[in-house]
Amino acid sequence: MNAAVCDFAGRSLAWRGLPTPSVVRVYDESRPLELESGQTLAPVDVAYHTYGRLNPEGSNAVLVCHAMTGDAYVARPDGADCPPGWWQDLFGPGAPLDSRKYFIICSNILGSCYGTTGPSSLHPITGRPFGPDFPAVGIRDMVRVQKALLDHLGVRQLALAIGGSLGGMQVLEWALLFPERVRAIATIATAVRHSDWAIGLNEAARLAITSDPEWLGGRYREQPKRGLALARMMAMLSYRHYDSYNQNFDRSADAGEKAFDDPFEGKRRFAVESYLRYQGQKLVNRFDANCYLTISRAMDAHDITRGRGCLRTTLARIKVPALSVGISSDLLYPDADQRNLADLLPRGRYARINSIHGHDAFLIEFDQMQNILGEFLKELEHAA
Ligand SMILES: CC(=O)SCCNC(=O)CCNC(=O)[C@H](O)C(C)(C)COP(=O)(O)OP(=O)(O)OC[C@H]1O[C@@H](n2cnc3c(N)ncnc32)[C@H](O)[C@@H]1OP(=O)(O)O
Ligand SMILES: N[C@@H](CCO)C(=O)O
Repeated sequence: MNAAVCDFAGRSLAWRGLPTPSVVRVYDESRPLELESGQTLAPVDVAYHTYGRLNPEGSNAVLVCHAMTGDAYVARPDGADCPPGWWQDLFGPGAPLDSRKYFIICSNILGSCYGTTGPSSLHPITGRPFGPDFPAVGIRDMVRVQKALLDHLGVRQLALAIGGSLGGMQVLEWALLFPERVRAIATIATAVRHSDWAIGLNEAARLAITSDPEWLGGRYREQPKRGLALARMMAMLSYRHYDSYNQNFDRSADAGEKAFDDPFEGKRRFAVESYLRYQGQKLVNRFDANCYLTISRAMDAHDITRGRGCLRTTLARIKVPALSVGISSDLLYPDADQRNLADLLPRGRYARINSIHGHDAFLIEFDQMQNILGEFLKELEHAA
């Protein structure tokens, strides 16, 4: 069954020059999604894109899980005239994500605004966006929705589930919730449990949004642009590093050179001020504020040990080959945590991306990502 992509998703994807993804209804009123919170949600639609072909055994699938503000376009759809996907450089013949070999699936997460049901979707009864009435969702709920999509697509088992940041949180939950459905996992710059540092940053971002007079308790018609922009500006500081900022900006440059719709008043004196305001405005144009609140809360509640015992016991349950990649300059999900994760996983191995770009390096350092993932996939193939 194909459902329409909600208005916000349609506008935002079109603004970025992206086509409308496929959408499937995986839960409906007769069979609602039972959320971890105890609430139910229906209908639930999933926006997704696939690359390559599923083999007759249904076993050559790779699930790519996206980060906080990502979407289903991990790469440009074949033959489409649109901007590259967010992991475009990992795609192609001979690259780690080779669609001649694998059936690659990427879906927009529950609670987001790129076609999957979330706060900007229309409430089935009121016909208006859910807004603040959208229920709290967790990473496990996101994964259950992805599993329903895989069932719909006929995927029996994943050759690999992979993701960075929030994507990595989903991957860990995949290995724990549906161990029989995953043959290997790869996580990059992620967390087994959201740290107090990360929760603190998210809380400051949420308060920036909800303190904006244009937020209107979440029932805005136009985005609370200053609040959302400010949230992104703060997040962008945590996604990069002291060195990347200091190397990137020329203090003598005319900071106002780039023309854009600045959500804030006042003169911009330094290039970095202009850059951050621009990044804020870019997010206002493409991401819904209520979705930001919903997803950041889901990340804060993330804890793979919840209901499962201590961390060592929980990770010991993941028996499949597992790659854990750290980023040398990651301030948000530190490199040491990724090494620790690999040490605690029975078949874990660790690799490092050396970069000055901080947490976002998993969206930037494609040569290193290619090498690390290529090697892991080769090992998996030899072991098969
Ligand atoms: C807009 C999109 O399509 S994002 C795609 C969907 N999003 C995702 O998948 C989430 C993951 N992606 C991301 O978080 C980001 O896109 C990243 C990390 C991959 C890269 O971020 P980017 O913003 O593209 O890169 P970067 O930090 O180098 O900033 C470059 C932008 O800042 C602008 N910029 C640079 N310096 C300045 C300045 N002093 N003043 C104003 N603008 C500036 C550049 O002109 C460029 O603008 P553009 O995006 O319109 O081309
Ligand atoms: N830059 C990423 C978040 C970092 O994981 C995003 O906007 O999705």
